Amino acid sequence: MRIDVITIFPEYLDPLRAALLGRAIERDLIQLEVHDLRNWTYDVHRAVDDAPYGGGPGMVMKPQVWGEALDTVCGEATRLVVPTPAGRPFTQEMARAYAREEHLVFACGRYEGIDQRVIEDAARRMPVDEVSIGDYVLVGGEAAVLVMVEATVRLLPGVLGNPVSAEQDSFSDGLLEGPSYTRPEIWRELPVPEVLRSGNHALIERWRRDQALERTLRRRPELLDRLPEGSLDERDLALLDRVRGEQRQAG
Ligand SMILES: C[S@@+](CC[C@H](N)C(=O)[O-])C[C@H]1O[C@@H](n2cnc3c(N)ncnc32)[C@H](O)[C@@H]1O
Repeated sequence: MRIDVITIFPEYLDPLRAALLGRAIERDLIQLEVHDLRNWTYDVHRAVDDAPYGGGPGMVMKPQVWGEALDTVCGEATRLVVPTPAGRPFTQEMARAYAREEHLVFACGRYEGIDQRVIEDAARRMPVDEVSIGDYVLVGGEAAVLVMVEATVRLLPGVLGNPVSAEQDSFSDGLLEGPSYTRPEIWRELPVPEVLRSGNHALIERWRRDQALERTLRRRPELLDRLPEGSLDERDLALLDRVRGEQRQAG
């Protein structure tokens, strides 16, 4: 997979070259290039922004500069991703879909964002996603790109040492993952749950499923409503009823 990022702060993307992602680059599992948007400016001030039409605070990123940058960087197989708080929420499902793409280009906005015509124009030639990483406002798109690239690249074949761990992560089966423990058996008077030391794999699997269901119901109940029909068996439903009962009692 090839990933290009266009930004006015290329150094902000340096963490993409560290740890797991850095190793993926070294092993040629991904080709990453970070571009300075100012390379496509043509005035002495290398300006990338201008005052907004209609008035109001802040500045808007200029369409000419972005247009030329995207004309240069995007190709036949590009999906363009534009981070914005006004976008579709980024999910694990989108990370999985991005991991199947051949070429992702990320366009990092700053100030009040990018002139909307840049997105409209690009959408004439390629798929374009305006994507939010959460209901809060960042200063620029770079941190959002770090999040999306990391979530995507770890799903590429060969990137994770143990690919099974990604299959069991939160959201993979629509639920949050339950708690994890390691040695020692007792730490600060807190024991590891007995069942995990039992060696009984069927019991352990059932316990993990129960923990995932209970955690999801308590922390992110809306995820349960989105599960495909038939995902919950009778035992699952009984457990959820019990937890709901406890929640009612606790007020
Ligand atoms: C200050 S924000 C612009 C906010 C914009 N005026 C609005 O209210 O929708 C500047 C840039 O940060 C990035 N950004 C901010 N919050 C984000 C979020 N939640 N998800 C993705 N990108 C975000 C986008 O690239 C955006 O263009």
